[in-house]
Amino acid sequence: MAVTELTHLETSFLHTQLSFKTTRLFNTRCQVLGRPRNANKVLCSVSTNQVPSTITPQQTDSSKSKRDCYGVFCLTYDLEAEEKTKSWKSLINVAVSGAAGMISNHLLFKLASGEVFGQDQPIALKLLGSERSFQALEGVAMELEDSLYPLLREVSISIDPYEVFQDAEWALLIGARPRGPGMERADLLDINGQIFAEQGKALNVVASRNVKVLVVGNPCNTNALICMKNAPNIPAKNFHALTRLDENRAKCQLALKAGVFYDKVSNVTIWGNHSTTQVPDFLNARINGFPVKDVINDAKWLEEEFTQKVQTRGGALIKKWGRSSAASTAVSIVDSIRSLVTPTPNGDWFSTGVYTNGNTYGIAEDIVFSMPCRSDGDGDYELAKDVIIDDFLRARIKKSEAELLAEKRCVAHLTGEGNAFCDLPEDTMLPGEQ
Ligand SMILES: NC(=O)C1=CN([C@@H]2O[C@H](COP(=O)(O)OP(=O)(O)OC[C@H]3O[C@@H](n4cnc5c(N)ncnc54)[C@H](OP(=O)(O)O)[C@@H]3O)[C@@H](O)[C@H]2O)C=CC1
Ligand SMILES: O=C([O-])CC(=O)C(=O)O
Repeated sequence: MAVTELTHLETSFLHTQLSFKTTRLFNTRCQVLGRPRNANKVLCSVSTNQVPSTITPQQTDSSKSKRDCYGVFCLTYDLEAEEKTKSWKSLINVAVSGAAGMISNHLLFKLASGEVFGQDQPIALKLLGSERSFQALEGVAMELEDSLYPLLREVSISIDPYEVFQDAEWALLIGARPRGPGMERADLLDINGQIFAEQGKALNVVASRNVKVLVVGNPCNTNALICMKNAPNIPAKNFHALTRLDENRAKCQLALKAGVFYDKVSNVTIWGNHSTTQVPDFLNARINGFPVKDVINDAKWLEEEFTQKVQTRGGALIKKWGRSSAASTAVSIVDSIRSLVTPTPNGDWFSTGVYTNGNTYGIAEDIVFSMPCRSDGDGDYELAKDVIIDDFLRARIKKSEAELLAEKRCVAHLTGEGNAFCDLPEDTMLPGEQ
């Protein structure tokens, strides 16, 4: 697939009629794009191994142009003339992989609606799929256009990460192969690791130098590490593994047990891996500003039931639903991004899997580990201070750390650190596996 951008001059005739000279070989999708304070552009995407045809203005035959374009994205209008858009920020590029999957089916519409980046933030969605999912991706694009989101200025689809990640300011890496029946975890690490190594290389070459990368596809911590190691030109700090769903799950359980609404629960940390070794921290968590242990006077529940419930919530949901968490995962991706683009409330923090490089908690260096973070709202973060770690918490954290170190040894061939040696703990599982 190819993507071509044309300048305003080349496309100005589109104000009235536009058609594309296509041959039967070409399946061209074009969208006319308007950027605030920028030239209008047309973006043409052509299915795999095809090249864009030349564009010739025609006075008639609008039915053909309509068929070849995605509805509203085929129309153009002068953004400069629109009062409302004058206060908008510059367009940002948001790349999403696994865009035809279940999580993306919820997430993309949240991104396009403005609920993630704000009601003054126009966005371009760059959707990464595969030959397998290309038709479905076209369907996704059609649903996006039918949703009439004013802030959604561009939609493009491709199976080439070098195209999709071009100038990306955010890369939300969701696509990954699910662990099938009988598949060893080591095989899953290798198969998905290769996807994330390739995507890391592509980000390294074409993405914005300050791109923020959120890895969702499992096993997300180690996939994030692989991606990061293959993108040495991008700050290691910019890579995240999604553990916000786990934090949200923990908040929900604490709120239910205490009989309070979830907004009274704060300072919840998920430590470690997004797996069944993850550690939901009830030592530092607070309810109505008080330590959880002072509000929930049930140590056995906290140490056993609560922890286990959060660790295996994904699997419990699969048993009910027959498929893994998609809507709540999309919500947690939104939460995770919003936590980086809005200042963290005083005294609180949020969990995200980040690269361990000089942490003060005594976590092993050079892995992606979920920890408590705070942000000024500029997309960056710092590790939270004033966190207590007692022997009980430390022992649990060590188990998740050991698992991540083992995963790292398993993918050494993908991180440029020599030969892989896989000695994963037997009981290691994703939250969705049981
Ligand atoms: N971190 C977290 O908290 C959570 C993570 N997850 C993980 O998110 C990922 C996506 O979940 P979800 O959207 O529900 O999954 P889906 O199965 O609906 O979509 C996954 C997408 O991954 C892509 N994919 C890439 N490579 C392969 C491959 N080799 N085989 C099959 N599909 C592939 C497919 O798209 P295409 O064909 O376009 O490549 C597919 O559309 C999973 O890895 C899941 O485990 C899920 C919930 C929570
Ligand atoms: O295991 C899965 O694919 C689903 C998952 O991560 C979760 O529900 O937390």
